[in-house]
Amino acid sequence: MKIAIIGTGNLGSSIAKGLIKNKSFTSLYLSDKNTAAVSVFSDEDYVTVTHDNELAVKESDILIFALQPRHIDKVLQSVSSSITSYHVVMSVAAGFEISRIESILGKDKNIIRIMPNTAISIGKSMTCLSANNQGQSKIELAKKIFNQLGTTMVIPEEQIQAATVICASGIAFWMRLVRATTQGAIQLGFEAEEAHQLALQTCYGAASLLKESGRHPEAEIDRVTTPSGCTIEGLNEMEHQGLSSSLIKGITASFEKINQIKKS
Ligand SMILES: NC(=O)C1=CN([C@@H]2O[C@H](COP(=O)(O)OP(=O)(O)OC[C@H]3O[C@@H](n4cnc5c(N)ncnc54)[C@H](OP(=O)(O)O)[C@@H]3O)[C@@H](O)[C@H]2O)C=CC1
Ligand SMILES: O=C(O)[C@@H]1CCC=N1
Repeated sequence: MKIAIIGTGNLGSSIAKGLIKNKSFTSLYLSDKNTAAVSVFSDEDYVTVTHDNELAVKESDILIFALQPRHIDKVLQSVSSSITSYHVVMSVAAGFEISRIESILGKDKNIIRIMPNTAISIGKSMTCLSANNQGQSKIELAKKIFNQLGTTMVIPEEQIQAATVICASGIAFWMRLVRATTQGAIQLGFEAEEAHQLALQTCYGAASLLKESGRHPEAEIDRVTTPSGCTIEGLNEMEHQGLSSSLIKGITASFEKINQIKKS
């Protein structure tokens, strides 16, 4: 597994962290205009930090392009002559379709859109994958890589935009809910640090309960809501104020925005 990450900003450096933690490569090239976020990894075994995208491509088999949508065209064009049909080309760019990558590199290249989230740095990503025709035979390899860094789901490309909102942006949505809970706890008299710890462990417990029990959220909610108790009082007030509705509206606004990025 000779892997290169081209673009080592927020997401690229998170993928690098996860891979290095897991030691799941034979060599890892980390290439960026500005390598500040990954210079700390330059002393790691088999890791090369470079400004030379072309070198990273030539020395690797699996190429992960973690660039912003406005940069990826130019970078793909600049290295296209070095990309062969042996490479597996992966892109995380939101809204940047496989057909656009094929138009630069050719349909004969193995191309996989991957949509992880920043929890990949700690091996807890939800990563969605979708390959072009040529890349179908490489999807198991991609699953193998990203299953070590969390969980994977192979989906049709038409659903990648929705998966971006739910899983990649979703990390930010959940973080905001944790922050709001923390603010509530401070209002009830806890110190900020205590409030954060209470909110975080409760959120972790809720996610773990659902994951481990396999039960529906409402089934778990029923176990908490004592009749005439404080939980149902709080939940009902939250719904009167539009909690579920605002989450759904936020998700659909995010989806509309990603579809605009796709067209630009
Ligand atoms: N952040 C996230 O949680 C997620 C992001 N994504 C997608 O991942 C992509 C990257 O996002 P993110 O990591 O947040 O963005 P960042 O801007 O943090 O990272 C992109 C990196 O690419 C570098 N870069 C720009 N031009 C070049 C070049 N010519 N050669 C090499 N490197 C270059 C940038 O350098 P410089 O800053 O100097 O321009 C920057 O370090 C986006 O397409 C986004 O849609 C998808 C899922 C989640
Ligand atoms: O906000 C964005 O556009 C990117 C895609 C998902 C997470 N970050």
